[in-house]
Amino acid sequence: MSEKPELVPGETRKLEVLTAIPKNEGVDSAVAATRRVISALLHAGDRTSAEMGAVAAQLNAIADHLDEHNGPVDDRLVDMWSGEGVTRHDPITGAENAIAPPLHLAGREDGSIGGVVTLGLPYQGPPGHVHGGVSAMLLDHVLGVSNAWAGTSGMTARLTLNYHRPTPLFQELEITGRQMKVEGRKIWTEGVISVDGEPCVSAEGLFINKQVPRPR
Ligand SMILES: CCCCCCCCCCCCCCCC(=O)SCCNC(=O)CCNC(=O)[C@H](O)C(C)(C)COP(=O)(O)OP(=O)(O)OC[C@H]1O[C@@H](n2cnc3c(N)ncnc32)[C@H](O)[C@@H]1OP(=O)(O)O
Repeated sequence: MSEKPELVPGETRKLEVLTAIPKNEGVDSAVAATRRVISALLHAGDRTSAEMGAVAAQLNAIADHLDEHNGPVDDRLVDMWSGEGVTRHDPITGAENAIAPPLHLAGREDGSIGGVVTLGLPYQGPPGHVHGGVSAMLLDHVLGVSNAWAGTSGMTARLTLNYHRPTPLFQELEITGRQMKVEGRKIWTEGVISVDGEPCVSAEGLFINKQVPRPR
């Protein structure tokens, strides 16, 4: 195992936690509220009795307020990649990203990683089931974090998905990953999304040990 995320002073999480823990305050709390809004809007559709013109005006006022107070995006990019710990912005686990479910991942002593997540309407593909591209995104990330946990990371070069059965919305999904083999710069990693112990989607990834430089 190599680098593990650094503990923030005063934080009590264990080192095997591999994803950001929501702080339930500041931007994290606003993001959690936004997730509720995204879900509620999809639930609403055209049958809602809510006054959508007023809702849109309120939401635009919030976006205007945020835009007025935000600094340059280049500075934000630097900020996002400072430190050596877990990311807070990514679209799968990010406490600061409203499109992240979010999935929380933990490393296991046997070298694998895993987490559970329940997906709702924003992630729908076939009726009542998870979009295949969403499953691919989740698994790509889980394989990437599996590599970080194992100590040798890279960029996804090839991701092979097998969809075994439809993945249900509104049910707890277990997602696991494990680095299988490293040869030179090539890294092979596998993962699976299961429900009630039955595999729904499995993934095999080939990663190449190369990093995009961080913004400074
Ligand atoms: C401790 C815990 C902390 C936790 C903390 C977590 C931190 C947070 C984690 C974030 C986890 C994010 C996980 C998401 C991961 C992405 O989303 S990455 C983004 C998606 N991927 C990309 O954008 C990659 C785009 N592609 C590329 O940049 C380049 O093509 C690559 C993949 C880097 C390879 O390029 P290259 O370095 O020039 O390599 P190249 O010399 O062409 O090939 C090297 C070898 O690989 C082979 N190869 C290359 N591509 C392929 C391919 N597609 N198929 C088969 N073979 C291939 C070549 O044939 C060659 O083989 P040999 O001839 O050596 O036998």
